[in-house]
Amino acid sequence: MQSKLVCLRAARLAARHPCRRTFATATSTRNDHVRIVEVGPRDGLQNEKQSIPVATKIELVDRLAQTGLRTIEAGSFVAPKWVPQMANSSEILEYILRTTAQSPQPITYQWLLPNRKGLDNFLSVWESGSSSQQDAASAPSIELSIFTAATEAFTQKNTNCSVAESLHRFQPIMARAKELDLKVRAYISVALGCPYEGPNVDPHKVAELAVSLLEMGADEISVADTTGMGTAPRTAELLKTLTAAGVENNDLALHFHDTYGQALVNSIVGLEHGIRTFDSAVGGLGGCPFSPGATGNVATEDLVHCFHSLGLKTGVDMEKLSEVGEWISGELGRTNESRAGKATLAQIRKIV
Ligand SMILES: CC(C)(COP(=O)([O-])OP(=O)([O-])OC[C@H]1O[C@@H](n2cnc3c(N)ncnc32)[C@H](O)[C@@H]1OP(=O)([O-])[O-])[C@@H](O)C(=O)NCCC(=O)NCCSC(=O)C[C@@](C)(O)CC(=O)[O-]
Repeated sequence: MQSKLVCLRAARLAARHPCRRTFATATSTRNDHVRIVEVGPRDGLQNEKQSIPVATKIELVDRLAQTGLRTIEAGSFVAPKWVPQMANSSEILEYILRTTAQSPQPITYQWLLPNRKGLDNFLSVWESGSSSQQDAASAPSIELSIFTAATEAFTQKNTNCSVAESLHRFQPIMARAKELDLKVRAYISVALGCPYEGPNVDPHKVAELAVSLLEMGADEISVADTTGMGTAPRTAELLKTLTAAGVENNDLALHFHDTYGQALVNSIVGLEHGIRTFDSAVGGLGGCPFSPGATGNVATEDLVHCFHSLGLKTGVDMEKLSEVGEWISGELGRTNESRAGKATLAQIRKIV
């Protein structure tokens, strides 16, 4: 009954948006190319307890921009009393807007926001920064990220509202983004396990939400295993359910946390299903403040190493990336969680 409903909505979606843009079509139409969305500066840092100087955050973004990464989620416009670490995201956006891109490749910077207030705060910086730019051609590409979740309990903890209310809050964001021609990605958290409702999150619920978000105009859905509870069979089942609901692989990104050490295995399941966009954080930084016990995102270095070993292209320079992972781990006084990053550096240092 539920899957019938989802299929019906997918048919409506296809009819309504025959030419809808996707992120993936621009960058990863070739089957041997994988697009990495680096979420370290946002997802990676938001849970750090000590206050991180804005200069360090900016340096992280700048260093990542030198590695060949093309998409970086650089901060969020959420309530500072909920996530104090992200309170200076506007300064990072200001910096990005006033600095002519020095990176070897064009970079897209994404900004997470939950509601109208977040949008207004973002726009006040973006509009003044964009208008002062002399050369529109060299202006950085900017995109927005919105977020909801597959369970009511997590949505309440994360955004103090129901799932339905979270979608309602996105409407003005979506409308304004369309006027401004800004792309919007939408996260669905706890898609493979919820800290409050357990591991058996209904994949049909995730598919139904994905369809609703695409119908609202989202350009990409990032399906997030916030707790790292996802397993290979349940990842495969979720992806099949999304496909059956009419959600195309080009509409999807996968966002794995590595709490149970399953993130790479689940990424391979995603690859085999045909997904070509994956989120990760350098050095395995991260954790959601509203998912107790969840550890970091899958390390970008581990994902890149794995994809390269399979003959896939990411455009990322593994050595440069590994240096960034080691540097930021040192700055934060944490262990570098990337095994491939540490091994790469050990090799370089042996040779030099
Ligand atoms: C959604 C709210 C704002 C509701 O929070 P609320 O307290 O219900 O909101 P409110 O409307 O009652 O407002 C309370 C105060 O917050 C202010 N406020 C309200 N909105 C904003 C805003 N955007 N920016 C700045 N300030 C804001 C508002 O102005 C007011 O200020 P006061 O009058 O008390 O001085 C809050 O719950 C919130 O900010 N939650 C964000 C939580 C968050 O950032 N979680 C982590 C990101 S999601 C994630 O990590 C998962 C993901 C994406 O990585 C994927 C995955 O792995 O699952």
